[in-house]
Amino acid sequence: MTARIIDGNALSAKLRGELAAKAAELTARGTQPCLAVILVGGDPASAVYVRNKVAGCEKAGIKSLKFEYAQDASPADVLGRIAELNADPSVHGILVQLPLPKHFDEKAVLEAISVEKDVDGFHAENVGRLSQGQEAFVPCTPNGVMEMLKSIEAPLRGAEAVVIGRSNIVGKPMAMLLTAAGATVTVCHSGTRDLNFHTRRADILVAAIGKPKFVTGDMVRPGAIVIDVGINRLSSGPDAGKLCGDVDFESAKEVAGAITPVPGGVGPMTITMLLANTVESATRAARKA
Ligand SMILES: Nc1nc(=O)c2c([nH]1)NC[C@@H]1CN(c3ccc(C(=O)N[C@@H](CCC(=O)O)C(=O)O)cc3)C=[N+]21
Repeated sequence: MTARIIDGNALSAKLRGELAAKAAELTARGTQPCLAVILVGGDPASAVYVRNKVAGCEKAGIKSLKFEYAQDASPADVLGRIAELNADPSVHGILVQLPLPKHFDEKAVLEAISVEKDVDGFHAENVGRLSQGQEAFVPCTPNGVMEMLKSIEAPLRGAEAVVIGRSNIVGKPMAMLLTAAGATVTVCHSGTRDLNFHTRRADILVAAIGKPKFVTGDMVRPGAIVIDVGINRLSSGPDAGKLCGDVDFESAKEVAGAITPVPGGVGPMTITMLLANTVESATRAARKA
């Protein structure tokens, strides 16, 4: 038996349809949701993601503004732009594409974004709110994973969930959301002794390591739900240029009960949740107006 494939494109299409209806309703009432995207430098992967975000907005009836800066841009210029966008009531979401060039203080840039417009959910206040169970913008990738789990009615209460990776943008918030949903969560990372011991116990295994095909079938518990957050562009070998995840799909799908593909899995869901947060932010703004 091979695993059920959790189709991120199909789930995204359904959710984006619902978001488009909400965006149209807000627009009709005078508040068109609007996302501002800031891109610094010419990293080709970042350019692809930003293009996907802008296209996703357009299709859902969300306005998007794109601000591009050269690799050697001055941080003060970018911070000035953020201040401007913070003050602009027609803008509901602000996203600064990461990673930033090395001469930028990434934390300072993220903290400069108004908490009410932080649709990435990266601002320390949103992180704190999320950890305390208060209303907050939830980071898009882990939020998209939760939607994928919901779509297959995965039992979360009491489930053993193992997250590989402890980044601020995926691993940590992922662990918070799974904990809030009632799972027993283990966070593994580069310092974990006997990784396989942990992964083989997982009912839900989330791979967010950043290493192509790191998780192999022998690390997966039979019947487990495997979520692949990795987005790696292969640079050599027969599949050079192709996108692959942190999971060795071919071997893992023979063991897992359900699995997400790359591409067409978590990636499109990340963008869907960004659109959802933007619509949510616009809804809050319209309520206040
Ligand atoms: N402030 C900020 N917010 C982010 O959300 C953010 C970021 N910075 N920096 C980089 C990562 C990465 N990320 C992806 C989004 C969509 C796809 C996506 O659509 N992937 C498609 C394929 C795209 C392709 O062909 O390359 C798929 O998996 O099917 C991938 C990766 C958002 N990120």
